[in-house]
Amino acid sequence: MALLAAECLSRRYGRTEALKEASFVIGDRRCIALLGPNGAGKTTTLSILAGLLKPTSGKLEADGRLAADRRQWMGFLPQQPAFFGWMTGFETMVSAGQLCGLSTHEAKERAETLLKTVGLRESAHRRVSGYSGGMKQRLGLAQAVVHRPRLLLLDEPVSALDPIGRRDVLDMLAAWKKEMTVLLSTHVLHDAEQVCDELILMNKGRVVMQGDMDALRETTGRPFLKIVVEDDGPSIRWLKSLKGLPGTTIAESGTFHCHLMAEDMNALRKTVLRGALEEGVKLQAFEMARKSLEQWFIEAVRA
Ligand SMILES: Nc1ncnc2c1ncn2[C@@H]1O[C@H](COP(=O)(O)OP(=O)(O)OP(=O)(O)O)[C@@H](O)[C@H]1O
Repeated sequence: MALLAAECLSRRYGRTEALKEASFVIGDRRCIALLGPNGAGKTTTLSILAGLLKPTSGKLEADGRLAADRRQWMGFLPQQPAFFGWMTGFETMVSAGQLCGLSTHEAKERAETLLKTVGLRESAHRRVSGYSGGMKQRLGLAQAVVHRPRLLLLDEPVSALDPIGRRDVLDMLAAWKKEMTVLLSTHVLHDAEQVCDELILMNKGRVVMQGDMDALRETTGRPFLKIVVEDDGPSIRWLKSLKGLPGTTIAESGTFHCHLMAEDMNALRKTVLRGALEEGVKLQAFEMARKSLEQWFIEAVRA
């Protein structure tokens, strides 16, 4: 079931088209990565979903059973969360809870629990002006879930954190995604892979694809036979002749190399190797390989 569906969202800033007819669906209880390189349009998308920015055109449709005021069921952590520096972390949390409709008692309870969860218990009664960037990001994260939202929007939630902080936050998200939908933007594929079930890939303001992380891993992770030959006429001619092999797909090719795929990779390996030996081909490389998600990402955003 969809919590939220975006249909042909576009957004201009003067002459810049930050978002171009982006359509995607946010399912319930999913952890989704909004992935893309710098300037892809991730922050613009999240700001529109959070209701902080209006799209130039297009529409957003929320599940009809949810309150019309999105703030009641949505939590948002912006890229650079802003706080009142004179407040303590605890006071910040309590006032955020009260603003979201919690009673003072409940807001205090939530503040205590969440500050502990995000690793700020020791600093709870220190002024936020003395917090480091990483501590502010942790406080922002706690603040975004104070009212137990159905949808949590996070803009680069781990960018200011050290490796241990990154791990902590990714673990927290893994636990929270059982109770709510999490949509987090990142340009780090590795972080997305750690915790997300799904990804929306953006590039230059467009949604390039939306899909399941496991399905993507399976498609990109399909094995191929990598063959490289030396700069030798007969070997290069033999390499070209592989294009005609029945039941075989050429995934990539160049003068000296090609990547072959087939349903039965073992049979393909035997056939090609036999042929190479018979023809006296000067092989430089002959190996089974798999494309990593990282390679797929780089190719997708370069296209
Ligand atoms: N307030 C603004 N005024 C003018 N142009 C803007 C504004 N905000 C964003 N842009 C432009 O819109 C495009 C998309 O920006 P956006 O911040 O949404 O991308 P992003 O994917 O979040 O990037 P990053 O990973 O660097 O944070 C960029 O070309 C950016 O320069």
